[in-house]
Amino acid sequence: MAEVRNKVIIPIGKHNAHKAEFVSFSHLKDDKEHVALVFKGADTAKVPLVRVHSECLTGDIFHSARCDCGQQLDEAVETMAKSGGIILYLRQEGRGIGLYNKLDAYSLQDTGMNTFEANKALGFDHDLRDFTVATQMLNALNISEIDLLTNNPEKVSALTQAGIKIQKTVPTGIFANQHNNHYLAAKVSVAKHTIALTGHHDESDQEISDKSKGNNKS
Ligand SMILES: Nc1nc2c(ncn2[C@@H]2O[C@H](COP(=O)(O)OP(=O)(O)OP(=O)(O)O)[C@@H](O)[C@H]2O)c(=O)[nH]1
Ligand SMILES: [Zn+2]
Repeated sequence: MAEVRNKVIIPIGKHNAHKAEFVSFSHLKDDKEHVALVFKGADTAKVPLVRVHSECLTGDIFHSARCDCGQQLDEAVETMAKSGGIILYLRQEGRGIGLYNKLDAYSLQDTGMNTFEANKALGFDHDLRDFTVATQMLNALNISEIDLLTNNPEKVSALTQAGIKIQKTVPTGIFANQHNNHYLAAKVSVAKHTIALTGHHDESDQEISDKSKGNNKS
């Protein structure tokens, strides 16, 4: 059974404005170093807000404009620093295919394929992520019911099937720009993400207004 291995509080964010407790685990389903960031308030909430975030080195670390991961992560940190919550940071780079393969997939996308076609062309399914590890982490934290911050219905089913009760889903912001509009469009048309794309995008990578946020409350 997965267990909490260690907890340590770390100042994070610009100017170290926030604090999160970083939790590591033992006996997770795979050997990767998945980590939970627990923000103050999550411990006392009956149903905490949870973001199950898949690693994206290009977006999370280098703020790549080809996807929306970095901005979704920053948004989760800001929201949870204010009102509590938990980020499960899962080491599932490239929807599970790894960084080098994702970069290969980007090259194929530069020739006209969409993100899912590129995975197929490289010999992978469109999404190789297994969210069992997220369930193990939540169980180890004694959490059985959550509000899930996502636009991805497959994540909702995977977590539900793995035994996590999802009280409601909360949509993330929509972070469209000239470089990621094809990527977001493919997420909507193929993987049925609930992102209300307007066709408008902002070249400075600003979040489109709240009005256009996906609304997938369940
Ligand atoms: N294989 C592949 N992975 C990508 C690509 N672009 C982003 N990713 C990865 O996709 C993962 C994020 O998944 P998304 O489908 O954007 O979003 P999601 O996490 O399923 O859904 P949300 O909870 O709504 O954010 C990260 O691991 C990224 O590294 C791509 O073109 N190809
Ligand atoms: Zn990304």
